[in-house]
Amino acid sequence: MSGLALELSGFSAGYGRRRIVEDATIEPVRPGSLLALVGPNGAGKSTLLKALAGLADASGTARLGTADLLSRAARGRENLVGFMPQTVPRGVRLSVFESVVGAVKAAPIAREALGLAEAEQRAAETLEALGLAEIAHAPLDRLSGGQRQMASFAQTVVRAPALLLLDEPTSALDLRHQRELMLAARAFADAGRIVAVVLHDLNLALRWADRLLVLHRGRLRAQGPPATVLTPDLVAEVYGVASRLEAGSGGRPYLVVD
Ligand SMILES: Nc1ncnc2c1ncn2[C@@H]1O[C@H](COP(=O)(O)OP(=O)(O)OP(=O)(O)O)[C@@H](O)[C@H]1O
Repeated sequence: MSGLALELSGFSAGYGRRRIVEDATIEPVRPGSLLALVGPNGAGKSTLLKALAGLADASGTARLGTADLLSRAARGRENLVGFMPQTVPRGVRLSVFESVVGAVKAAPIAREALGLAEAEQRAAETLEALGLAEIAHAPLDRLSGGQRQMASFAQTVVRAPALLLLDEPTSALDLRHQRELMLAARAFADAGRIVAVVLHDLNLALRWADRLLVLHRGRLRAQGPPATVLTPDLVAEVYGVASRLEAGSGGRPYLVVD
């Protein structure tokens, strides 16, 4: 599925009566985009993603193409939206492969259209593409934190949602796996989908994102191209940290904190 732009206007999100994200309006995000959400701890980044996935309360407008996301319950969004949570649940007695097959089969559209052999093939291809073939038959509960995070990414991406929501997907990953995950996210976007990813590493955002949203105390403080938005002044205001930008390869700046 492709060709679906994401639009948020007057979008608020929270838990019951407690509003965390207030009145966010973003420039429409075109298919093919990788959008990074950054901001300090507690700014509301996870809440915004969860609300898009139907896992937190929301008001205002959130559209993906012609679909009004907020009029659908979480299960009704499953064919459109895939959400990778910040923490990977423990106690799942499945192998990596079984969990990825399960993720394919659990999608409402797949239940009707996909046979087991096809689901298994799709799972195997995804694990291979992510460099996870070696751990495919390992039990999830015996993986390292980083391996579980990669497995969680595989479970989310295998369903090929039009909007992929990733909440700090690189937090437990080593340098190589960070790069592999971001490459996969970039390729996923380049295939005509939208990826929205929460990142704490501002240099990953500068390196990989087309667009940046900066959340601060529940408000959208800035949005636009990462290199334009992430000025030392903004970083000082939002994070309270002095920094400077240096010229990196390919004309991309990177941020240095002394
Ligand atoms: N289930 C919940 N019920 C009530 N309040 C919650 C819930 N989850 C989070 N919050 C509150 O929402 C606020 C924002 O949290 P959120 O996890 O969205 O921030 P974040 O920007 O993703 O932070 P971090 O970078 O630390 O992960 C916090 O004050 C938090 O206590």
